[in-house]
Amino acid sequence: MFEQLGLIGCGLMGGSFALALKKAGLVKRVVGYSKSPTTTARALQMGVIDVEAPSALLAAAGADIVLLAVPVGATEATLKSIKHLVTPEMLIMDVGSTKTDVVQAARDALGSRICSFVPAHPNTGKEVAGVAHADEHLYRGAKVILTPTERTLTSHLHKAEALWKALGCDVRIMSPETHDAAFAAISHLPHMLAFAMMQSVMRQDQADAFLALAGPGFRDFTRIAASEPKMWRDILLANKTEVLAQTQHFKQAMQAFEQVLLTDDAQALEDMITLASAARTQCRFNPPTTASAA
Ligand SMILES: NC(=O)c1ccc[n+]([C@@H]2O[C@H](COP(=O)([O-])OP(=O)(O)OC[C@H]3O[C@@H](n4cnc5c(N)ncnc54)[C@H](O)[C@@H]3O)[C@@H](O)[C@H]2O)c1
Ligand SMILES: O=C(O)C(=O)C[C@]1(C(=O)O)C=C[C@@H](O)C=C1
Repeated sequence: MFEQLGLIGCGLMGGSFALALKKAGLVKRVVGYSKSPTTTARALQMGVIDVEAPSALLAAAGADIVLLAVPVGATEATLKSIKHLVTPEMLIMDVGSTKTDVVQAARDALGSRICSFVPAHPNTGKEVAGVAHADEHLYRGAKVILTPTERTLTSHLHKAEALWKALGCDVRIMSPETHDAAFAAISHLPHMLAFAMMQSVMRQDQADAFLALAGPGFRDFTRIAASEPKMWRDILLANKTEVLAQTQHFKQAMQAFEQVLLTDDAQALEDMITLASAARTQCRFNPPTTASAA
């Protein structure tokens, strides 16, 4: 049980975390700061936070747990702005989608106070941003990846693990590099493909006519193209090396498909689809969230 959560970034992920903690009876009070005052006002009105703070520093003041839920590019500046208040007793986590850059930002910003920091990435979310979409059930059943730094206190790592488990999450621990390599393949490249897919249609003269005919396949494939631009700008830049490695794998796969079409090789085409179809059929996913199912 925590006394006070200092929430920095009261959007979809931060707001959902505060609601989930409250629902589970794991926190007494939430003090929130977001860049835009309209966000904190809305968060207060929704009962996501109990008190609005005028700065990140004042959101962290007096907290025994602090959550950063801001775009990953804002991590270093945010940690620097709260550094003076960080004590060894305070548990600090983030929810950023990339981890190597976040860990480096924490080293640069916190110095020896990094012992309080447990980098975290809950693998759940929605294509819609903002506190209005916060959902107390968002984290239930989600995989949460923790990438402790070399100086993270073991007691904090255990506390973080217990907390995410209490929210119904399946916790995994790995290095930031292993995390970023995997997420480039299963999250970051898929988002870039969805953005590129939309662009490739939009560039055509008949784009509107084509899109007017779109059905469930196109809807499912491109749902994530509606995601928040600044968040994804930061993710793709932060994990550029691994994302570019994945684009090479993807290009090879596309070239193989182009080749069998060019040569009318029906058997090879069927074999390639069979492999992909079988692999996708074996994947096990959590049920979609409300917005994602729309
Ligand atoms: N959306 C997802 O599906 C998802 C899933 C997992 C992790 N994440 C990660 O969670 C983090 C937050 O994403 P989100 O979906 O909640 O976005 P969001 O846009 O809903 O919320 C982000 C909030 O942070 C605020 N903010 C931005 N810069 C700030 C700063 N410098 N200081 C204080 N507040 C600032 C914004 O005003 C906004 O309220 C990102 O790092 C993202 O990579 C997102
Ligand atoms: O459901 C969505 O809309 C998401 O994109 C969620 C999603 C993903 O699966 O890639 C997006 C970013 C994350 O860091 C974690 C989860």
